[in-house]
Amino acid sequence: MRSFNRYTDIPDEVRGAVIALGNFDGLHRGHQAVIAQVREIAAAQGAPVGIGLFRPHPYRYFKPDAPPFRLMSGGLREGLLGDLGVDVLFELPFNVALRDMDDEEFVETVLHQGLGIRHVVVGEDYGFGKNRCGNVESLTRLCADRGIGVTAVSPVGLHKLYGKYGSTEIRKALQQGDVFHAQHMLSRPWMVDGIVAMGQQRGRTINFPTANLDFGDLVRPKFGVYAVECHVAGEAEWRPAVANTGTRPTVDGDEARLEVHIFDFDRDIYGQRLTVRFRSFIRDEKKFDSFEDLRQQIARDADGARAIFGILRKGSDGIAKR
Ligand SMILES: Cc1cc2nc3c(=O)[nH]c(=O)nc-3n(C[C@H](O)[C@H](O)[C@H](O)COP(=O)(O)O)c2cc1C
Ligand SMILES: Nc1ncnc2c1ncn2[C@@H]1O[C@H](COP(=O)(O)OP(=O)(O)O)[C@@H](O)[C@H]1O
Repeated sequence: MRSFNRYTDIPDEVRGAVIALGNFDGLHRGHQAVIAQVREIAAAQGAPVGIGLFRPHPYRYFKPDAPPFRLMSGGLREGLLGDLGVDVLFELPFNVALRDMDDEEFVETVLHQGLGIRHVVVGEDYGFGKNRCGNVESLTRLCADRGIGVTAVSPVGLHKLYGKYGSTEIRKALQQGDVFHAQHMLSRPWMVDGIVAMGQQRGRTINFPTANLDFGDLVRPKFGVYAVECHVAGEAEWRPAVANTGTRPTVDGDEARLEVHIFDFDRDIYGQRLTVRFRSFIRDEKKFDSFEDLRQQIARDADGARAIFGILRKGSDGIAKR
């Protein structure tokens, strides 16, 4: 997949693309249906499959102080877009110039002159342009004037049992610790990735070293303990682990963090890229009276997570214990 962070000087071979416009945060089942529609139209026209999104997320641009809300890092989103058959990603810089374009200017300057788009796919309720002055009706008219096709897709991914598939619904599920529901809507486990950072180095003193990640602008899941799997960059497998998310009240932590203790693993991975996928909620985070009480609870949590993965704990002799 090729990616561009501009809408000028676009090479000829990626002009004429069929694109979906949106934020695609999470790339959930609803997003996947929209992208499938783009693939279908692009295949029929022999055109590149494209995505047009804004960076930073317009919500963040307008509300710099709003709480973290993203469902995935830019890197994960890019990787998954490639897996979904997207050939070209236009990450349009959301700045004063873009913010101030009305619907006609956006279609003319960005879609037509800039990217040379052939066809646009959006959701029925899509709004765009200065103060959201543009909608599907104006987009269709302005695009038609320039020979650009428009397809508006009706809400996709309604599920009779689980309701709507949407980024807001997934955020809510994660804030309730309901990683199963989030996983269902995403069609994959919820994942957090980042570079392993230094902590207070107390974990190793109780035989539970933990690799630490910052959530950055990602939504905070319900604080507590989870069974997770970890992927260390460069390795082939996902390693089972137990994680804590939260502010670590027992040791007076501050910023919310994700800490993972990877089972049967002993390596320095500071500075390495780690991806964590959430499998199951175990318990709420709490403040313990002593570090020793916390240590004992962590040992029980680790056994609980091992049980979820169906793996046994190895004793000091290296033999699995019941
Ligand atoms: C499985 C697990 C569960 C944890 N649960 C809690 C908890 O309920 N409350 C808490 O204050 N800290 C909890 N912690 C965080 C520990 O306080 C933290 O990992 C420990 O202080 C070591 O971190 P450090 O090496 O950065 O100092 C948990 C850690 C793990 C690995
Ligand atoms: N099983 C393991 N799970 C996670 N990290 C491990 C493991 N074994 C060794 N490590 C390493 O130890 C570090 C964590 O040790 P810890 O004492 O908890 O320090 P910190 O407070 O800096 O996280 C990790 O960042 C990683 O490099």
